[in-house]
Amino acid sequence: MRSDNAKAGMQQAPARSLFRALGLTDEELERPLIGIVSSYNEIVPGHMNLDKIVDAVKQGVAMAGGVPIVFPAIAVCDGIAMGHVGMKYSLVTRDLIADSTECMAMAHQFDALVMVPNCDKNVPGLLMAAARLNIPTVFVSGGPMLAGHVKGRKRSLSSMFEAVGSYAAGTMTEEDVKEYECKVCPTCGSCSGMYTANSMNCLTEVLGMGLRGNGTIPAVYSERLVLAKHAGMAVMDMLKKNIRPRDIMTEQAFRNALTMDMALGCSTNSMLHLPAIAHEAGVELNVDIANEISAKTPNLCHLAPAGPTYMEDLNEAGGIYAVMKEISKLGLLNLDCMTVTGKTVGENIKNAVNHNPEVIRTIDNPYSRTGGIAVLRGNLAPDSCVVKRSAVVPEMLVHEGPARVFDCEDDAIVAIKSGKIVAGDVVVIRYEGPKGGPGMREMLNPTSAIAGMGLGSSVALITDGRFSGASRGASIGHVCPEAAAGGPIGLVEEGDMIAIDINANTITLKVSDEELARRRANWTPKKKEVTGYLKRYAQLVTSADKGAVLQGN
Ligand SMILES: CC(C)(O)[C@@H](O)C(=O)O
Ligand SMILES: [Mg+2]
Repeated sequence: MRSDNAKAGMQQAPARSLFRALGLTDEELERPLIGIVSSYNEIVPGHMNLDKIVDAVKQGVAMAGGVPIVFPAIAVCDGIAMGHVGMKYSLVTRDLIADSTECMAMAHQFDALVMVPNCDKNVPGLLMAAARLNIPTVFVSGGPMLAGHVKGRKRSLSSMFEAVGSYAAGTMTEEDVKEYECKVCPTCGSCSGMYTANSMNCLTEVLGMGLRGNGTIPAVYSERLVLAKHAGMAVMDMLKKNIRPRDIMTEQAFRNALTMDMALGCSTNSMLHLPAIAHEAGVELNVDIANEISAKTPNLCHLAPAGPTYMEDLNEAGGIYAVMKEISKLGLLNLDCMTVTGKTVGENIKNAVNHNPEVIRTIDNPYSRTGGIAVLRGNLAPDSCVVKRSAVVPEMLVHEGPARVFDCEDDAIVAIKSGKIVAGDVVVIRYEGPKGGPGMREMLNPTSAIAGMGLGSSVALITDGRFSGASRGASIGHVCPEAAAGGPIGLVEEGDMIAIDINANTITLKVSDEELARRRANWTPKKKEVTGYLKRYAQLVTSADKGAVLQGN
């Protein structure tokens, strides 16, 4: 046992005295130590129930003969951090979560781990840690929130943010906004659309690191407690069979994850996190594979913000396994990949049934023949940028318009809300990248203001920052290289024409090479005064197309 490094033999008697101080018995000192990484806290609604999940995991571990020991991971609520300086401190926690989990697992020599994440950065952060540590690990998340109901219709956080835009446009009253505020987030859990948290929890299931239902069983269902007990038992089984994260998170498993990302219409943040997790697993995942995979993968789900269905509907329709079963009919999944069940993907999904072909479209009747995400390139983004194509209205798939340039998100929001952005405009928000922000802010406020003000069919937004899974419209993010690293997005001037062709995967700044060279000769990227962790982060972080991993990892 790995934990014997800490607890066996004469030399470790002092450590055993400390284990006894924890209340461990002789019998427990003989058994495997299972670390349970709890992302529980009292500020994230998606995490406020994790204490119950953790308790259930503990029971599962103990039932199967292990000794469960809980330790924490920090967690940020992106919804609360949105639209102010707080959002600079969100993505940066992903790497802190990975690093701190590594430290705890190594320092105490746990034999295996159960990861209990839920919201946006905890899922990739803990998957990165699992890949790095490579000891048997199972994931069980806190589960999605139920949808809210406003005037009899299901609603969620994306419509809440857009309600603020509608208020600015004068089409909603303060009372209307208050009704949304009181009703869109009715329970604990990760907000109920295919936003980033749910995207990553679903992809954990696809990768094979979580059990069936990990992505979709609602947070308030007792079935989630059953799932958590099973996760505790499953990790003990993995330990016996010595199945490790890198046996599961192989190149083929990441291809499966990208394929299902396209079928499900996941958050664009998946294009940042999947390469980062793969990197930790020793797999290099180039974002360009996304287009190759997207070209052959139909988009079968339109959950919020792309359409009016929610995680609870996907769960009742058969969940992730049912979508995988549909996609496997096209031969697009590798069915031999190993999973935490000790069985292959093919064995896991064999009996899955699609109970609702409206929520999970069949392969003969997809929402689109190609996948939910597109990677674009061109002289404005030589190293790529990303858009959630499934949430773009058809009339914006090809668009050309004048640039309206802002050097931070806050200035853009003021301009949009005060009516200075008009139909046809292409809003450019720069110096918001991983280095430039620093922290690559997620910009749900400007995209929701555009949608809520009725400009979603005529205005595009381009940034070296990123978007929420709740953002819709022609919202093109992760522009690489970013402005702070000398990317051409920093050379754009007010009124320059920008041509976007999502069908052709291109983005073009219609300014000649000579003119761009002239501008570059007179330009040095803006520098911001930053302190503390953000200062260190800005020095170490790589570009978004590399998953914004930290140098040296
Ligand atoms: C607040 C949200 C919806 O979680 C957002 O942060 C996302 O990335 O989807
Ligand atoms: Mg987010």
